[in-house]
Amino acid sequence: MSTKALRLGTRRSKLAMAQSRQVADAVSRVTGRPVELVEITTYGDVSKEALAQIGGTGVFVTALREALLKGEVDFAVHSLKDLPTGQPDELALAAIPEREDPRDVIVARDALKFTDLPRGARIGTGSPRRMAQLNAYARAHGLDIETVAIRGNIDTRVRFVRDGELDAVVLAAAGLTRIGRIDEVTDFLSVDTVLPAPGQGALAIECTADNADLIAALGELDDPFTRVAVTAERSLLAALEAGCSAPVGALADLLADGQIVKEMRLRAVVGTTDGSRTVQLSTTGPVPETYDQAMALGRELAAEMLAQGAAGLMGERAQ
Ligand SMILES: NCc1[nH]cc(CCC(=O)O)c1CC(=O)O
Repeated sequence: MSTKALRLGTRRSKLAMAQSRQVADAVSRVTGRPVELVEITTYGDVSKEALAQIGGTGVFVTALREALLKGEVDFAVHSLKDLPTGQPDELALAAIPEREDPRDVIVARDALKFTDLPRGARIGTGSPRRMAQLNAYARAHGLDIETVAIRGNIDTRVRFVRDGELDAVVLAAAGLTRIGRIDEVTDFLSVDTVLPAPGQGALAIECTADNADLIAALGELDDPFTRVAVTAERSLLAALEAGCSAPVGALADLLADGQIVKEMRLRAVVGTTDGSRTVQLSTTGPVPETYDQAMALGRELAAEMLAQGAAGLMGERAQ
């Protein structure tokens, strides 16, 4: 195989650069080839509009994919949760490495936990999914919080708290870990309280579908269980006809008896952003043996959620 450098297309954000560097090192290790980073600006990086208003999914992804298809780069790394569910035929998800902690976390002033936030506390998040679940929890437990729509990169969002504009912000644990700021978390939210976005905490390594050698080489970094889990989560998302900015949480995990993995559980929630109405369901069964089985599990749970009125909740925006 060639010893020429592989070109990795990446966004310029601190998070994208951090995860691209980590993957670059791993790819160098398995291919024996140097990897060079090629920086690409995406519409999601320059737009000032709220992500939910831009509407179309994959705003962070399009420019990277164009660079792949034009042959300007050999592969790209995406946060899987930002990747639209319909996979284009010309592109291959060559690897989904082992997932990081999928949970959402709070960074709050004065080391506060979510449930210790004082009455009227203002919590920043741009995610309808996080708003829906935090507000639903608050309603059920008599907490008086206000979710405030914000956007910006991780550093910007944490600054809202440091500057005293907000009492707390909600972020993904995985992103904070990757940029080296996980120590600033004041509360890890249980997935019983807030289900993460489908695919949260996982990365996707993508290249063109015609590059069989590269697909095989990158495939060394694939973690089959992570792929099974996120396949079920993303199949559910697709069957709900929802995108990465929809108020949909989903998580597939393994249930083990001691060391022996017994079953896979898939949990999912859809809700109005004000938390007044949610549909939350769970299904548990044998660990899927094929990706088709994982997809079927996601589709089945989505069908049950739709039967309980999920579609009506996703269309609504509380503000
Ligand atoms: N929506 C932006 C985004 N896309 C991926 C991550 C990091 C976590 C991950 O890889 O799942 C984040 C930041 C966040 O949600 O806090």
